[in-house]
Amino acid sequence: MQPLYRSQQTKPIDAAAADYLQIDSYQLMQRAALAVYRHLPDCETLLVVTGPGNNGGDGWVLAELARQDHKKVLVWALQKPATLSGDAAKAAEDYQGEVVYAAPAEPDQFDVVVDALFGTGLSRAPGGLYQDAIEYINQCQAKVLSVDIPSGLVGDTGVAYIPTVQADKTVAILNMMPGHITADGRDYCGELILDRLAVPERVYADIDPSAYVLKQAMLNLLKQARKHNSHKGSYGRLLVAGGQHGMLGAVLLCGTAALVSGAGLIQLITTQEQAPWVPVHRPELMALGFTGSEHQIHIPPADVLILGMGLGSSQWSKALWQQLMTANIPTVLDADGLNLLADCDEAADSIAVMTPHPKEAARLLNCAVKDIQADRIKAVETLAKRYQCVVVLKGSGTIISDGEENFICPYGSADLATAGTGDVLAGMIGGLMAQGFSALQSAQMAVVWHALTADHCALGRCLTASDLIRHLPEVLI
Ligand SMILES: NC(=O)C1=CN([C@@H]2O[C@H](COP(=O)(O)OP(=O)(O)OC[C@H]3O[C@@H](n4cnc5c(N)ncnc54)[C@H](O)[C@@H]3O)[C@@H](O)[C@H]2O)[C@@H](O)CC1
Ligand SMILES: [K+]
Repeated sequence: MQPLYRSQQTKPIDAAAADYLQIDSYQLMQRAALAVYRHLPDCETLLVVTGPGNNGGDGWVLAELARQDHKKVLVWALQKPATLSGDAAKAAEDYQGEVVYAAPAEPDQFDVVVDALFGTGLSRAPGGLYQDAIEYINQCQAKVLSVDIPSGLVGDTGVAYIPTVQADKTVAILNMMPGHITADGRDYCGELILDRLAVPERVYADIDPSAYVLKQAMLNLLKQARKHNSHKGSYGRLLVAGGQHGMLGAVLLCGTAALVSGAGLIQLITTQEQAPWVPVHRPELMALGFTGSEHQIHIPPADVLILGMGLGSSQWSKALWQQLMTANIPTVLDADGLNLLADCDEAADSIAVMTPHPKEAARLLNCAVKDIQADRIKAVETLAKRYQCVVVLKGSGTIISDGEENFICPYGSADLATAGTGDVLAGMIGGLMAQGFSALQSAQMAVVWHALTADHCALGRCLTASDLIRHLPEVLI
């Protein structure tokens, strides 16, 4: 799996790469600039906007390459060459073309704008001249190519400061960062290309990544899963509990998704009144009614429990939650199941996977949603360590952590931002666990499968949860 590194890990990566290639840091900068230049869209005229560090240095080198390639090139330097240091100073010195120190008039004279303001060294929100430059770039009609990362986007977290360069294409050099694909990352990078400068991954073997990118190939495990000589009992017994009065749809979606994901026997637990309606909607699902706090539920044997979808927070909800959480069944905890967990101090040993969205994660960690989104990796890791389980933090660039390693999903779209898609995901995870996949594998496969189904449909508008379930099998063909 493709590793993702934080900014503090990029210096050792650069050093290891230079060492492997047997070149110095300036030659590495030249190779980086050449790699980015090769991905430049077709153009005659280009503006290269350079900042104070080595990202700007890449820009200066690229500008000289373009000049030698007979392009009409202009550098807009936010920092005068005399005030630059190290490789960036040398790159500016080597550039033989035209330079300006203020915004060029007529922004529409350029075919392409190269954003070389900030890379991994961005340490605060761009203000003053830098803010003006980013706003200028964003107003240009030209195609925008960002060197390494769009300026204003924080590589470690994917938080986009206001303003951030809105790139059409981003060429990441040597390594990718979590911020390229989680939180705001995918909204700003445009087409994302990684150029490793011909340095093999093993060169960084000693450097611990912050996360890994999940791959479509994970789903191959699913294609091999079923043996001829098997029966429904081979694929596990699953309980799906939730759906307080008026919320039957949540458990139906979850149970149906588990069914389509291949689980053997599925029983829904909902209110006494709603239980008879379950097989009417989906004959393959069995149902059990729970009347309330006085009712000691007879819990059927189960390999996995999925708890929380539409569960609510009433006395009925709490009583059901309490009985099931102490039943010692490996549990996928979702939605209101997580909110009830946030309200109690009890240990919850049976949780195998939890699937919070940022608001639920914020309740569990007793902080604000913006604190979760400010560092999604840290949030998911903290939860995984605290609850000793696999955590799936939903949102753009869903992150999965088992407390040891983190995995980010690069697929999916805002088409999934609609009611019930979370219930479907929980169902898929539980459905896979019931078939014997580990909690981590199930979370990884379900997240990828769920996201790829949205990409497969590519509606560009909301994909309803029921349609999502219907299209799931098409992705496995
Ligand atoms: N080190 C190397 O060997 C290589 C580095 N490369 C490039 O170098 C980049 C990293 O270079 P740097 O570490 O110099 O970092 P940057 O070029 O991202 O910028 C760091 C500089 O910007 C300043 N700064 C940060 N945030 C600011 C803000 N909001 N407003 C104003 N100034 C701000 C910092 O004080 C520092 O001077 C990479 O992203 C990549 O583009 C490539 O050339 C490949 C080789
Ligand atoms: K940049």
